[in-house]
Amino acid sequence: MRFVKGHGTENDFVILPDPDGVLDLTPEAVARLCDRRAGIGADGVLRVVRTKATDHEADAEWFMDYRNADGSVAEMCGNGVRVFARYLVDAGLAPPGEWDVATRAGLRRVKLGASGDVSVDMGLPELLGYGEASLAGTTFQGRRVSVGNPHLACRVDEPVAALDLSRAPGFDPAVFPDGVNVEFFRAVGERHVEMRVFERGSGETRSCGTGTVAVAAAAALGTPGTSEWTVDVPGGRVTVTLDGETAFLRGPAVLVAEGETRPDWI
Ligand SMILES: N[C@@H](CCC[C@H](N)C(=O)O)C(=O)O
Repeated sequence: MRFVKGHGTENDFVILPDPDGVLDLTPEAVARLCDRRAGIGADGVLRVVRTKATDHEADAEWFMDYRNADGSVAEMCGNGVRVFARYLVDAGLAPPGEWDVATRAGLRRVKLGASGDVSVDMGLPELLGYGEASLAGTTFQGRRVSVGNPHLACRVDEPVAALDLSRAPGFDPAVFPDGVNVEFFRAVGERHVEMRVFERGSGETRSCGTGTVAVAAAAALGTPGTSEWTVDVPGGRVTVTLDGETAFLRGPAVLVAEGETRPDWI
């Protein structure tokens, strides 16, 4: 199986080119690929498949089949779709410019040049009310936000580096029946926040694109008009622009290696 390894602010992915949709990608195979000791190692897998080779109906040539490191399926991945677009341009399968990628959460329009940052129109983040998460005996209040996938964005006062994310935050499964990605964020300047995240299906990651949009939407409550937010994550920095109608996520997307898995392994 041919693969490419890439990351967006150190949220890393195994990219599996499968234009004709012939790969039988089981949850077990995904978990093995993502295993950081016994596999290639990644937060998730991006299967690159032509939309017409899937069951999805969408007006876009390419479908991003995203899987979490534990093999579960997620609706959307903000860093993933940027790395996915960088791969397609690098491989000569799509031109630099602007075009749509089909995802389980709908179409996402990416914008990129032959190199450099990738920007994506993430759609309007949906603020859904309040929720709670617990961490090491402390309860945190947060805003529930849908960015195609579920998030709980919790504002904290202490530096996020001080939080113990070695275990999954607790949450009420009645409020989050499909699980949730939990972000902790702190204001560090004007329209500037720092964030850490514990992702559903992947654990703590060094960045989460949909999470940065959820955090910007929660932090921007009460900020009228268009606002541009700088979000610092352990793996780098991204920018989120909110204009009341949609959210644009911009940041680096880097391809680092490519190879072939051994047929006797996978
Ligand atoms: N890292 C991603 C989000 C991946 C999916 C998430 N773990 C979920 O299960 O919803 C991003 O960059 O958005």
